[in-house]
Amino acid sequence: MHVDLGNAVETTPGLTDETLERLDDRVADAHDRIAAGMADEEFGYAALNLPAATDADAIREATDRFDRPEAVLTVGIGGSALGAATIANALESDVDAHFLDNVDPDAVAALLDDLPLADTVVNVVSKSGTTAETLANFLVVREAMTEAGVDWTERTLVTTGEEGNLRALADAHDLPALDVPDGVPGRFTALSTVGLVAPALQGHDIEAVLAGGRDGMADLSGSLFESPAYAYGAATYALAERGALTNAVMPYAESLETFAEWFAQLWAESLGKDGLGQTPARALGATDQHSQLQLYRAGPSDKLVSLIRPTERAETAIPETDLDGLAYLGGSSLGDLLDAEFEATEASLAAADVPNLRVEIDRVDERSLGELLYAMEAACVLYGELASVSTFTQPAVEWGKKAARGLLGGGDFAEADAVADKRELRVDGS
Ligand SMILES: O=P(O)(O)OC[C@H]1O[C@](O)(CO)[C@@H](O)[C@@H]1O
Repeated sequence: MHVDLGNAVETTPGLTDETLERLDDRVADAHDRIAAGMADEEFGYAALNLPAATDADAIREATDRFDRPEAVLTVGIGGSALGAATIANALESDVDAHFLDNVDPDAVAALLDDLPLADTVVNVVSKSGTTAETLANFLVVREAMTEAGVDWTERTLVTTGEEGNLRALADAHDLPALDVPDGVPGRFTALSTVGLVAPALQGHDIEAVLAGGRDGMADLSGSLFESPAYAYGAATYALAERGALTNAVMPYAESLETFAEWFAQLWAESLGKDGLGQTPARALGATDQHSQLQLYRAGPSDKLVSLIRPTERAETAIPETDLDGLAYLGGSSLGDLLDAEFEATEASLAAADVPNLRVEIDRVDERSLGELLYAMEAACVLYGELASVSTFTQPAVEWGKKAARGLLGGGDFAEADAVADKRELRVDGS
């Protein structure tokens, strides 16, 4: 993997060579802090040990109990789903991976109607074991399996914390149960049991994913000029400090679209603290050149664009054509066209003085995915150190959880009472 900062220097907002040199001194100090946290397995920093700490054999031992299924259904939300979904959705497999990470009744019903429940493994993931959406979906899935005459205890494994509802369920029904790593917030668990069970059930090489994470670990150093992860983290931080409060993450590969969704949770939930943060916008190249690019290039000078691509792609030839004005496409390939669009968009942003960062991985395979996930986690931790925010907590999400629980009679919460105080200003349609 490599990162190119060239298009963020002398832009608006922008960095200078002097900025980066001064920042490098702070990166060295931040790296020392991060390295100490990793060595002591401190809460949060322990995430950056996962490529070496995760026991792939334990994952295999739990998943090998199941014959190769037709489908894997992961029931989880946020970090308990997005890491696995990033890997599963990026790679080809003849085992379909599905993710229930929302409680939309139409979507849940449609999925359960489609799933071959007798040949589906249900992978329930929750660090806390109390997340309403995950537990509600599990109860609905279990009911559907029972009604279909499927013994759910034979088709279910769980990944959860040491205590809580899911641990109790696994104990009561002797379900295969894996541990969520201690001291790691959910959004940082992609390179652990949480992110690797579904890919393992699909037959992917989870050991290669972890090897890619270790490649990322090896690249951490005391200088942003030697570490792609720290280069990205330092540049995004410094650009935010100069007004780039939106980071539009735009992978030029359909296989990395879910990665942008995973990145959005990592960046928003880690760095959105104390009135600070950088809003992750999800985009996709080349598609969003025909939509959001107008805003990125000609809107307010308050954003940066992260352009991500694999340097190796599949090739699909574009047939020769005599269509007026389109003959230039013939004999080329879709990969060449996508790469030309990537480089054109990069230059288009630079010409408009919009800061953009290039992130390139070798190809979309297990090892490169592991390296990319790790690098962005390390970049996020570095940004949090430089911004002096509490990277590993997410207190702001608790208010809404309590309000929703109170509205459903799950307890007496002032937050639920506040819902009734909503100010009305209705404008009714015909
Ligand atoms: O794994 P759990 O405990 O169900 O939490 C799921 C997600 O919900 C959050 O706790 C936020 O509510 C995320 O940080 C986490 O990834």
